[in-house]
Amino acid sequence: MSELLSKATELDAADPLAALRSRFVLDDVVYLDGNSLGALPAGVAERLQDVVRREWGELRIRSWDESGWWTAPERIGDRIAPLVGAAPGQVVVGDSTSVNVFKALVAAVRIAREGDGAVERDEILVDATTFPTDGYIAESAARMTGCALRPVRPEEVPAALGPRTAAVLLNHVDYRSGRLFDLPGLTAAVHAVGAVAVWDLCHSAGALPVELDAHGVDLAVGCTYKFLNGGPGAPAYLYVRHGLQERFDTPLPGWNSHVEPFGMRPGYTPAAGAVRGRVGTPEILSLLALDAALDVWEGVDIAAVRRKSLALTDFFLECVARYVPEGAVECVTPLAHEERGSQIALRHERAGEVMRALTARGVVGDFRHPDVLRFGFTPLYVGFADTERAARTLAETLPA
Ligand SMILES: Cc1ncc(COP(=O)(O)O)c(C=O)c1O
Ligand SMILES: Nc1c(O)cccc1C(=O)C[C@H](N)C(=O)O
Repeated sequence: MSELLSKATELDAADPLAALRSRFVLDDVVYLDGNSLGALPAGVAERLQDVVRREWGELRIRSWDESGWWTAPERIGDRIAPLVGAAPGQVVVGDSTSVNVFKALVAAVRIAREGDGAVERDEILVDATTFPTDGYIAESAARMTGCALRPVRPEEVPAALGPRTAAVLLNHVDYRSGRLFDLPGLTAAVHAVGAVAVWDLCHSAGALPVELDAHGVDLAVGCTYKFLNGGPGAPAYLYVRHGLQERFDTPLPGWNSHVEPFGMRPGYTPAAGAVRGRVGTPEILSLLALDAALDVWEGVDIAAVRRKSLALTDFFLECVARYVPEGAVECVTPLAHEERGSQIALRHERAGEVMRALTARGVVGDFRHPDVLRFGFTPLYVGFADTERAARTLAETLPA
């Protein structure tokens, strides 16, 4: 047995989270794409069977009340809340991340302008390297609110902030490089100029502590199909901190966020609390699949998840350094722990081809245009032997 393989075996034996893997449906593939689509938690299929056959099939319309369908967006939001460091009543689940970015960003501009009417706030800052949907939505939100959109790199945000800044949309972890940004520091800088911060947590929630309440984050959004394992197309979530909920003026005031949805009133009066972030009828099937998926977090400490995530990514880098010839790939993920999310991104000019070959050999990561090999590490089900195998297979797969 190679030295790294025996090290992996020791690390797996000492891993306090190792048993969590049995909470998922997995095979012998090394699955390093949980930062795109999380694996299937074991209880989801059975729960969905029951939802479809009994709640829908037998109870039909009664399930809106009797099965708790109507309040599921807030109830499941409260299950996500502890994973992102939020007290209850601030997270609601529904719609896609893109739609929630739109709600949050337009509402952020409205809040910022209402705060100090004397100041003309007409600029939105957006992460220039963001996942494209956030940039597209920000461009439209800027046009709709009469703001200019200014794309800046996250590290340039403090210098770019000023009295005209209304809102800032940032990613906690960059989807391509896996770089973790300073959420507390950047949020404080945004607040110092009286602007509102919106964070996209897609690549951090479920992989590392987020602590939204502790850091005074205003608004946040995230998907649930990556590290939260909610399944393909699972609904996203929106966090609005308690102190801003009264002022959260949604640009999508659908009937589900009305104070009295079944009053069928012609005029809109928003409900209080997180419900204000809802729009239309909840996506019950995918919402309840997510509900079942969240059972895997029972008794799991997010700080332990972070410790394992860093240990896995450190070990992967160690194995890559040992197995892959020097200079064959370039790591674009920061080495410093405080700047690293839960993925390693390696640059290679034929990355697309390499990832196809790796996948064919049972190591699944993904390729991001134009030259990035992405390896996502989900601590709940990825182990150290998987990690060693991934690096060894990569070395065997790379073109000479
Ligand atoms: C940072 C980030 N934001 C948003 C999205 C996607 O948004 P949506 O859930 O609307 O597809 C992704 C990935 O798909 C992402 O990585
Ligand atoms: N949301 C996705 C989808 O519907 C299909 C394929 C991939 C995705 C993704 O999540 C991509 C992902 N956000 C990324 O970081 O690249």
